[in-house]
Amino acid sequence: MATAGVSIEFTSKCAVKHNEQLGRYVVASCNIKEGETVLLEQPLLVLPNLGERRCCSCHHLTTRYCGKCQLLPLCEECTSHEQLDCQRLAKLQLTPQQLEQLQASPEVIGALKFLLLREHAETQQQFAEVMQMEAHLELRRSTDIWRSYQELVIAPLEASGVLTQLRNRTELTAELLQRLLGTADINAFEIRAPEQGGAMRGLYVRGALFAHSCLPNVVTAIDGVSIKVYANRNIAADEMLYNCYTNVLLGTEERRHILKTGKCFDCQCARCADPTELGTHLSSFVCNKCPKGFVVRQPDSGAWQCLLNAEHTLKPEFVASILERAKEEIFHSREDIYRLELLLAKLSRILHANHYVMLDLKQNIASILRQILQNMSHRPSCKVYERKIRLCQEILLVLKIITPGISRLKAIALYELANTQAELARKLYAEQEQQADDLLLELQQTEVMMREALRMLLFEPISSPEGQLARSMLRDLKELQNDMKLLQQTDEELSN
Ligand SMILES: C[S@@+](CC[C@H](N)C(=O)[O-])C[C@H]1O[C@@H](n2cnc3c(N)ncnc32)[C@H](O)[C@@H]1O
Repeated sequence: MATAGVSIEFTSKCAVKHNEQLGRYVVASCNIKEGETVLLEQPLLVLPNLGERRCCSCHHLTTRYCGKCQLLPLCEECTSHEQLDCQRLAKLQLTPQQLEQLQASPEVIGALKFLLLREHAETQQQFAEVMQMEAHLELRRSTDIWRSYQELVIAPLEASGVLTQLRNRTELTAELLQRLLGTADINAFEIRAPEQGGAMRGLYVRGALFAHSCLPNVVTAIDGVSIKVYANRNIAADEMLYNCYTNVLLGTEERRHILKTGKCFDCQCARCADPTELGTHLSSFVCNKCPKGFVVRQPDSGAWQCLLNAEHTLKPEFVASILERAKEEIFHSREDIYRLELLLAKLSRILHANHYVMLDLKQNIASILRQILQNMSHRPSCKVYERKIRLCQEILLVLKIITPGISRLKAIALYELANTQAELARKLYAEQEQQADDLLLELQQTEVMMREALRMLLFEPISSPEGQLARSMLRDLKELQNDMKLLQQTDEELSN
């Protein structure tokens, strides 16, 4: 159980307000500059994903439990976890069978962590803050998730006798447990687990207060388990601060579905309200009747209609089945660049070139091309470089619209583009297909792009993967600048 510290940035730059529609939300209390930090915060709780056992000290996956309390996981490497929690749990009078039963139900770990906040005088205030958080109890009642929590979490806790012993036996109802579990679902952030590719959740009292928009003006970065929230553009005093709760690279229907089922609200942002998604056509289908028409989903009626002729429609079931099949095919082709290219060509007759499924395909292809280009023993031809450059440009065009301002995704795509362009220019020069002047010009252009990519990643915590990428970008940038210096010197020597 960590003590939740709130940074001076939050108290000096943000104000918490409340309205009927949003509940509590955050506004800027002064002008905030692009890149400025508005919050640094430690998690109130780090929660394992349902069914996982993570060491309560280092968060690594483990199968072992603390030898003293026997109810919370503790790995071989760690010797202790939060003392107050350990002592409290150790005092419970549970039979060996009850303990065994609880250890066999890792789903209860998150709920136990919440309940322990209620146990100690030292953490009463933190528990009170949890109780202020939105849980959408009524909207979640009788849903599948409600039933599965009842079965996987509440029933084993009830059967074990833990609930009747905690908090001096004051009533601890299934309703309260549903509320705490709902609070985690509505408010917690997915954070990286220590092992590659793993995930867990962090609950941040202030971090959770920012409202959502698919066009956010703040970005979150997680460093270990601490969160940093910073502005991705200049923000004026009194403007509302919006974070994005979902993946910006999904189409409107998919984003809204995730927000509705996971966070219980309908997003009203400008991107969601625009059937063309700000002209990007991230969800548009090709009209098979109009040569240049695109079929989009009307937000109000839900009808799929061609922008040029509203009589040309698609059935929602057809749209859903095409997308489902396309995603399946991408999954089965994901390591095979030829199959992916064929799929891209096939789908381009049905989906807009910027459709989010097409972008996913393009990203997959670009990442295989990156591996090919990194392995010089493949002796890749110019066509390989050119293909990757084209794909990066196409992806960037969309990102510029949906992630204006500082953006991690844009920084990575820009870096990929710059690096590939520089590599191609160097190759052409080495093969005497290009003059030194042309190479210099190309390198100057890529330097501008690399600087911009680096500028956007400099706000990321150094130890995060994005921070590490920024360091390798810096090395590439220096190499590029050295090459440019050498070229300029040679040029000057030749002209003297
Ligand atoms: C992480 S919480 C944000 C803090 C919350 N408003 C509170 O009072 O504790 C997420 C919840 O805030 C509300 N919310 C956030 N962004 C919203 C938006 N753009 N439109 C409507 N409701 C929103 C929804 O109720 C959502 O489930």
